[in-house]
Amino acid sequence: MLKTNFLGVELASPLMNASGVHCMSIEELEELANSQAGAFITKTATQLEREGNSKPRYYDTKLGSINSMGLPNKGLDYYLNYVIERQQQGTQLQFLSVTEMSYEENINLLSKIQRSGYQGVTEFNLSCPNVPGKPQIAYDFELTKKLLSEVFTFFTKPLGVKLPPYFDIAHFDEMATILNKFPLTYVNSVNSIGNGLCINIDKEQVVIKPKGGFGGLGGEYIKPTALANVRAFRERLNPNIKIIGTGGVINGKDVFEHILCGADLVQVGTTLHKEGVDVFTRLNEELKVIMKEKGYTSLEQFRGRLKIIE
Ligand SMILES: C=Cc1c(C(=O)O)[nH]c(=O)[nH]c1=O
Repeated sequence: MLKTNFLGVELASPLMNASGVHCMSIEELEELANSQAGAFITKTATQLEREGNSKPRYYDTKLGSINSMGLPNKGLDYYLNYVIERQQQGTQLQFLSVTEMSYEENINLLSKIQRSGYQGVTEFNLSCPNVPGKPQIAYDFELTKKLLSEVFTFFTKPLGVKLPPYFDIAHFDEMATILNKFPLTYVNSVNSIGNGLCINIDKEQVVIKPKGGFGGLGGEYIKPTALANVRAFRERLNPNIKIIGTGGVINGKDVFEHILCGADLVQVGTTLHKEGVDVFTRLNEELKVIMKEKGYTSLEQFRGRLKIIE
């Protein structure tokens, strides 16, 4: 009932983790692999291991979360070796998330993946909001076009991009025009809403240490923005570019809404962080109940079918 075909691979569920949540170590990745998620993705990796920002750098609130992790990760080889090993053991579809700190380092990183034996999907994260002094690549349209143009002169493996949220119709138009120029496998919208601020009123203090308390927002705060970005890119992108919807998934209804907006897969971040990998079992069941109530027997029957008011 929830089966989903992605890149010719049939997944039992459209659900997966959002990069950054429950995916830093092989132990966490194995828990995802053994959960009811349809697939999983690694923590965004840089060439070399990174400590990340000082702690506290993550905080759960009633309505979601704020984080300024600063891209801590165990380095590309740790994750690349893991997914290649799983590939050799027969895993058909995997997602490796990567990014680097400069244009040249991004080219070098993707060149290394191109030369590797990895045949799975690479998610090129263009939207990390928490590296001090590093603006989000995907908010610079010319840079994004230049970078993807060079990447696709050599990269022939499946490539998706992780985008920040956009808030202006003109930006949806401009970004979609750029993305449609490239043979992308998918677009993943959205990353956290960058540089929010959460306060502990008792202490009259921010809740995370880095950047004076500024960090990326996740959870209920961001669902309307996430749905709008999924919908806007679905309406604008070539049909052969898939959409992964990320942001604000708390229950099965939210998963249904992401798919109604056009999402082929749906990622879960904050709620996975709060609940653990059992969240996938709960969300799959809740989605099935909603589909049964509505008379749907497959996701294709309602994917992208959001109606407007005529
Ligand atoms: C990869 C860095 C990211 C981080 C981070 O490591 O701070 N947090 C996010 O909310 N999104 C990211 O893309």
